[in-house]
Amino acid sequence: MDVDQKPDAAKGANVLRDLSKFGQSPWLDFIQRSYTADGSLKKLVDEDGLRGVTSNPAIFEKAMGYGTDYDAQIKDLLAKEILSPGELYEKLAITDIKATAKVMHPVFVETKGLDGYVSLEVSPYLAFETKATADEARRLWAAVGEENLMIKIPGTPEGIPAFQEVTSEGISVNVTLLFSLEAYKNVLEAYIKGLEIRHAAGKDISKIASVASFFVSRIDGKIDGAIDRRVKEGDKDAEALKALRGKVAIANAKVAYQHYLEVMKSERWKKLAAAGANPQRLLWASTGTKDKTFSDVLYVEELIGEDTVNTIPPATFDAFRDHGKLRASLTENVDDAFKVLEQQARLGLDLDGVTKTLVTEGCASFCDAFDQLLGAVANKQATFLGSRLIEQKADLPADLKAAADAVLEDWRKTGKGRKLWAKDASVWTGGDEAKWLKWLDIVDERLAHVAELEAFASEVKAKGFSDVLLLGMGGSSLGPEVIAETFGQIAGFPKLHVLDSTDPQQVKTFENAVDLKNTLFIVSSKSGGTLEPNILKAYFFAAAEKALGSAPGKHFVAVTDPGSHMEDVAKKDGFWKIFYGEKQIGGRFSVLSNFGLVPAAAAGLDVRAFLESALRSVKEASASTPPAHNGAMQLGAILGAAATKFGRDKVTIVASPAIYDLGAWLEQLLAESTGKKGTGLIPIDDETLGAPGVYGKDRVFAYLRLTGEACPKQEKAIAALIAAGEPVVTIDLADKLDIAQAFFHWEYATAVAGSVLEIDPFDQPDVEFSKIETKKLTTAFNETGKLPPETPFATSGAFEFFADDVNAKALGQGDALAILKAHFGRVKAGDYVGVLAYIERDLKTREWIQAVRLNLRDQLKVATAAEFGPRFLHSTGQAYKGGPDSGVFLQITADDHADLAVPGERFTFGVVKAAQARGDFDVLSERGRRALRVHIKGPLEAGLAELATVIGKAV
Ligand SMILES: O=P(O)(O)OC[C@H]1O[C@](O)(CO)[C@@H](O)[C@@H]1O
Ligand SMILES: O=C[C@H](O)[C@H](O)COP(=O)(O)O
Repeated sequence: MDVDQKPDAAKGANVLRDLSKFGQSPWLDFIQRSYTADGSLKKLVDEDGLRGVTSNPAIFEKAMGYGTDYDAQIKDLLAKEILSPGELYEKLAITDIKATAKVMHPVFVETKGLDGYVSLEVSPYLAFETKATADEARRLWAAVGEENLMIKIPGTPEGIPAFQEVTSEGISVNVTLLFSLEAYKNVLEAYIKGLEIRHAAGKDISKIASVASFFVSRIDGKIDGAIDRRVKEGDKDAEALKALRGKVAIANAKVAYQHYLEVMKSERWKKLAAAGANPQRLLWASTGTKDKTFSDVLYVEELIGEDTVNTIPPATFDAFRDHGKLRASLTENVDDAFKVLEQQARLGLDLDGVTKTLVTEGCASFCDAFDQLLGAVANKQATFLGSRLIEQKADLPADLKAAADAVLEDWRKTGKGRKLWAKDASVWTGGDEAKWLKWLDIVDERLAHVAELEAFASEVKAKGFSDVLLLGMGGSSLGPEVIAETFGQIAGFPKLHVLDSTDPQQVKTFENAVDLKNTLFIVSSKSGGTLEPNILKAYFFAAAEKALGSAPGKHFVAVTDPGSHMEDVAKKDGFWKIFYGEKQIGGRFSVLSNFGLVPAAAAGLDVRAFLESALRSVKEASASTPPAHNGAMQLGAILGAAATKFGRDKVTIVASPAIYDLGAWLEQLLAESTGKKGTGLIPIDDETLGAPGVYGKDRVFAYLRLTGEACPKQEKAIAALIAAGEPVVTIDLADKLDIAQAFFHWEYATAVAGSVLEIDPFDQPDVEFSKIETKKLTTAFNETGKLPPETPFATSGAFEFFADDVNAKALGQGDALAILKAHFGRVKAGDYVGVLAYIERDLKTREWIQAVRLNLRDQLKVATAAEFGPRFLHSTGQAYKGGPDSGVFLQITADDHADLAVPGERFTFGVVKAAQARGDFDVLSERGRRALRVHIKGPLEAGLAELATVIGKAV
């Protein structure tokens, strides 16, 4: 913009300033921080008689998207607060608007509130939502807090009632995106109604100002384009059409002005005017000439009239100052204007259709500009945050990248990210998903209450417990387990142990590992009804009582949802504390709620820093983050597209050793959320990386790398996979604490993938089914003292083989080798093998299962899952039963050499575990899965060694 105006302009001969002699106020359609700061804006006020300023999303995009004007404030804000791109943008925009309002305020004073305004537009994403628009208008009005502010609201059918409502509340509004006479009439009517409502309530209406932004050049752009096309096609009306070029928009504006004059003469208006109301002036917007064959000041010169505003873009402002001519053009040849409109209708130029299209396009293009703007802000934010934000890089084959990009573009266009945050179930199946989305808000909520958790941590420390033993399953145990495994024992705090098994030997091992007299027990169950935490509580409550020689309630803490059975138990047994979960969060999404935070605090983790880290992820995936900058959305899109379009549904999780256990948590999240209705993501955790040749074409690799502690072997193997064209998503965490970010990042990604898979990611129908089967068996045991009998279909040495009739028939009656050969012979490309062992999970058995699964992978070239029961029932179990029918399962059970009684029950831990294995197996069979159970009799170690040998021979 040319601020060095010609000397005579400064002296007084200035057509811009003289517009006021014709009753028109020139406003500037432009905002830029440096322009306001360096005095350029003020110079326009002083020398050109500038009387107002307007902004829109496209204008802010140009201002903030480029250059370094805003960097200092961004840095400053981000040093103090964790913000989403939308929140950051708003703070920057409000700073600009306030600064501009200050510059314009003298005009406001001098013109007694007629002029001197600056406009700030509500989010363009809300253009079709009445309530959200009104709410945002109120919010911005209060946040800016300047009397010479105008809130810009689009004049859509949904925007107009919002405008009326906030007008009645005393907010000054600039109604934008008006193209048609009809919309303008509705706007003026809404203004009058808004004032009438306020007046009837006895409130002052003299402080409300409003303008109706009637767009001009965009109309000619469309109409003239149509004219040119038809002329080129040799239209019979070519000459008449040509005569209308550059005429329709101005005629439309002139006719709108006639309506304004009419209304101003009405008795209804006069009544309001007498009460001090200010007219809603017409403001000519979109007045930069886009067609270079027209005068560059066309839409200023032709629209000069009393009581109007023209918001002029900078180049047009300069041009008009330079060679604009003044005349009262707006009321000139009004009859001709009506004729132009009749003529365009007669010639089929369809102004009505054009204006409708322009509203839609106008909203869409402001949304696009806003996407760009928020993207630019997000970029700057990412640069400033550096490694404080987890970083994601995707190496993908071109076709998968294109498919994931298509998902993202769909999410951008349809605003699905915003719908997700608005808890709109249509993002998924339109079922009851909205009831399960509180995990989106929990980080903010818990941060607000973090002092309670910090106080708890101090109390635990003060009590000097040596151990914390958490009893829970699935979502209630795996998050705490990741925390225990990742951070180890924190100085000054007890050691956190997590028990999620009914294996009697394993229960005993944990009992021996802790000092019962000096242990804090956390019983963790959202539903409060899950079998395992209930019997584990009963067992350890009795054990602690015995050790302490008194009622042990004060050593027990419950984490459970309000109103649960566990809450009753905790109250009855005098637990030290009860922490509540949030009912609208499913177990697998609960780690950032009390289910993860209570054990974290007890173990001495800095929960505030942990939550703040998580908050960075929340903000990065916010409703305002455009898909191109939302890593979690991208991850979900990649996983969803890979599974649905390319059969790459085995999400192979690779994690740096220091954060290895994230995989166990991720398994339950991905499998239980997506594995249903015959589709889903099959997580493959902890499968030591091999050379590219051992993999089929069904994988996506998710590499969680703790930078600084990356494992060179993994790095090399990942590099080889990338080089071989395998899809690899690498997520870098700079600090162990950033597992909190990873938690939210994956929760969000899972929700997105669930949408792509077209399932409800928040239910778990098939897990429930096996719980029912187990319950039947334990009830039978309680009644009869034994589990229902079962007969192996084959016996071989120390092994008994069980299967349903269909599987048994397919596997034959041979020896162990023959049966296993037949079983694994059924594995084909794209399948996976699940080794499901209902035995104690310790270092030795983990090594054993790992060796077996790697052998199976390398021989069969399929993905393998190595799982321990009953723990996996609350994790991957859902997907094995409800997901794609590509699993081939070997369930392993064994004789228990020592059993443990469950206080108050007839059944023992061993019986429960057996019932769980059978319940699990029955459902696998019922679902027609390829499932074989091998029961090891006699010494476990020898049996396992023998089994590994036979499997080795069988594949
Ligand atoms: O916390 P609860 O209710 O005991 O449930 C434990 C786990 O069992 C499931 O409900 C089903 O496996 C999981 O979703 C959950 O994390
Ligand atoms: O209020 C101002 C409008 O947003 C602006 O004038 C639109 O102008 P354009 O059509 O040149 O984008």
